[in-house]
Amino acid sequence: MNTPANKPGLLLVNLGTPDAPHSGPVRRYLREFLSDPRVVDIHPVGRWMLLNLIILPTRPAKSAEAYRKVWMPEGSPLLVYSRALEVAVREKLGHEYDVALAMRYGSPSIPDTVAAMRARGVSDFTVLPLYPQEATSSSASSLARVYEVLSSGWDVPNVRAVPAFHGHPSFLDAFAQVARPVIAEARADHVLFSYHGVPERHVRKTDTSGQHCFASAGCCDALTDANRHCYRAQCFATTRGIVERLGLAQGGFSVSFQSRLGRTPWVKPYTDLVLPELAKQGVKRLAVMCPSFVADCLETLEEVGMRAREQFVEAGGESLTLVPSLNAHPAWVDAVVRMVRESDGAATAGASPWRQGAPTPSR
Ligand SMILES: C=CC1=C(C)c2cc3[nH]c(cc4nc(cc5[nH]c(cc1n2)c(C)c5CCC(=O)O)C(CCC(=O)O)=C4C)c(C)c3C=C
Ligand SMILES: [Fe+2]
Ligand SMILES: [Fe+2]
Repeated sequence: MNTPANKPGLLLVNLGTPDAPHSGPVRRYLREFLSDPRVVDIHPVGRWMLLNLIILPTRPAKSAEAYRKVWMPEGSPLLVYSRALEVAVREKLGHEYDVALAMRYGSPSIPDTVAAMRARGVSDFTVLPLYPQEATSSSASSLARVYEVLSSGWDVPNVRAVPAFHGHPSFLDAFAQVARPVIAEARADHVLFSYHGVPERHVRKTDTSGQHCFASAGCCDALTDANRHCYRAQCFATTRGIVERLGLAQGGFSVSFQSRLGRTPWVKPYTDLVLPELAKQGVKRLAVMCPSFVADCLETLEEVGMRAREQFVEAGGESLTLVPSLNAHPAWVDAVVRMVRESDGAATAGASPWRQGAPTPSR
């Protein structure tokens, strides 16, 4: 065992993925995911009916087919790339932290991973939810589950969470570093920033003032005290940070939200409506970045890299190039190390100036 007792733990948490690209494992995964009241936030009876009568009879087979198109010899891309990040972070921080990866849904599960860490003597935890922007259905759900598991015994360990990093300079630098050569090689004439969508209802719930989100057309254009937990505003802040680093001109980029599910309104504009609109406006070579994910997964590789590409070309575009995610890129590994050190106070005082008193951190 290379992990002596009493090292603090660093728990990296991502969303999760099925164990295999077949209906059975996908059904198990979707059942766990969509039973979460932070994901489908409706009355439990309505959720049960939606899940068992509408989603689970048909979606697993369709999703499994999509998963098969991107499945890697080593497994699901989300897990393969998250594991690669875990290994790379352990190489850098393993002498200080017991580093482990858990998934909110599926495996490696949060309870199993935490139990193994505790068995190795970990009694202090730093948790890094691997989502740049805060959402009820991703970071909040992951943290709530970690807290629930860690507080279930008699002795409750110390826990610290690394804050959402939507405007962290090292995260933005890493994405710009990955994107720059890809955009150049594609000779892209436009860059689309496509973020995972969430229901508008979820964003409203994080608006503690009750008066900000969706109150005006530009309510997400700046990140202020009033909307600092707004997922959509955080996505715009990430976009500004990357746009500035890439030197993109106004009009040379757009923002949209993908992967919507169900009939209720999700945050807009929708990626599948923006794509034909861009083609209609004369965009020929489109590059798409997906900075709500730090690892390539079904939503980047299949939804954007395959389906969106087809849609864009059918609408008159020439090419759509997916910018790869951060995966285990060295600049991203360094960013993770920096964010962990900052949040644990190991860095010098004032190590997170982008958070302090800056209304729009990415600017
Ligand atoms: C970026 C963070 C994510 C948020 C926020 C999020 C919200 C959200 N998602 C669904 C429904 C589905 N998402 C699915 C896949 C999926 N979602 C994320 C991340 C976020 N989701 C990732 C990383 C993935 C890919 C997982 C993988 O295995 O590669 C799926 C499953 C696939 C499918 O059947 O299409 C569903 C369903 C909702 C309803 C939601 C907010 C309420
Ligand atoms: Fe999702
Ligand atoms: Fe908002």
